[in-house]
Amino acid sequence: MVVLSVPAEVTVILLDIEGTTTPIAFVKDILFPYIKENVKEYLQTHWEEEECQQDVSLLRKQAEEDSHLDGAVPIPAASGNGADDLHQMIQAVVDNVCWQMSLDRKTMALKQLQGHMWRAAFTAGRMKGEVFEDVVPAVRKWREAGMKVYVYSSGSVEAQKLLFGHSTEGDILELIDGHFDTKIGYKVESESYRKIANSIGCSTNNILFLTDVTLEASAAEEADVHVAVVVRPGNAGLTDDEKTYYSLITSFSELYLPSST
Ligand SMILES: CSCCC(=O)C(=O)COP(=O)(O)O
Ligand SMILES: [Mg+2]
Repeated sequence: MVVLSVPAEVTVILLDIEGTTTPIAFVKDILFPYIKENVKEYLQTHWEEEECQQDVSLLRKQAEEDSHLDGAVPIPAASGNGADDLHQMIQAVVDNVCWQMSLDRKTMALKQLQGHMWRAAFTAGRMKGEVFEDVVPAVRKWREAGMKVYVYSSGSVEAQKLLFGHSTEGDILELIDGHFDTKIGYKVESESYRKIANSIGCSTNNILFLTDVTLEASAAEEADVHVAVVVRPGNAGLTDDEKTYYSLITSFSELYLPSST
């Protein structure tokens, strides 16, 4: 087995979700289709609720920012003119959500609504968050060795907690010391990693970030974070240069902590 030695200065392991702890197929074939299939009914059912109205306001604000983009879908402001107006507005939100998802946008507005929609499916037991089988044993071992383990995903913190709280391995939230989403910044921006270190109370070089996306790895590295690129079945391929440049692992069990036995 290939072994990657974790630098002695590392005290925090920061985990991406999609393509790292969790198969991309679970996100693309189960989580995302659930949104597309249910968003209209969800909006119709929850429209009057404050949380839903906040989600719609955020989506409308995002739509204004996106108005210069090709194919962008505007969300009109409410005019309060009866059922037709409501119907049109809900359809605009549905179209906007589907457009954003067709581009795999990681906007906070989209991720917040998705998190709220998944809540019902996870809490009713209709969905279980898939995690690769090496994840839980490795995380337990890291924690026994004194490491802190955090998650940083484009999925909202609420969605992250649903996934790990209702996972195929049971409720594994107790294995995670904290969560970050794009409220702290986008994963392809190095400043986000400085803010994460600041929030945890460590230096960036105390963190090892595990991700499948080299753009994220590169941003983290620019902030002096250690990185390893995770190669899982179904992940996007890497170029030869990327394969040479980055430390690669195919399972969390390949990480060797000098302090552990
Ligand atoms: C429950 S997390 C849902 C995954 C998601 O919405 C997503 O965009 C995945 O992003 P990641 O940063 O984990 O690759
Ligand atoms: Mg990922």
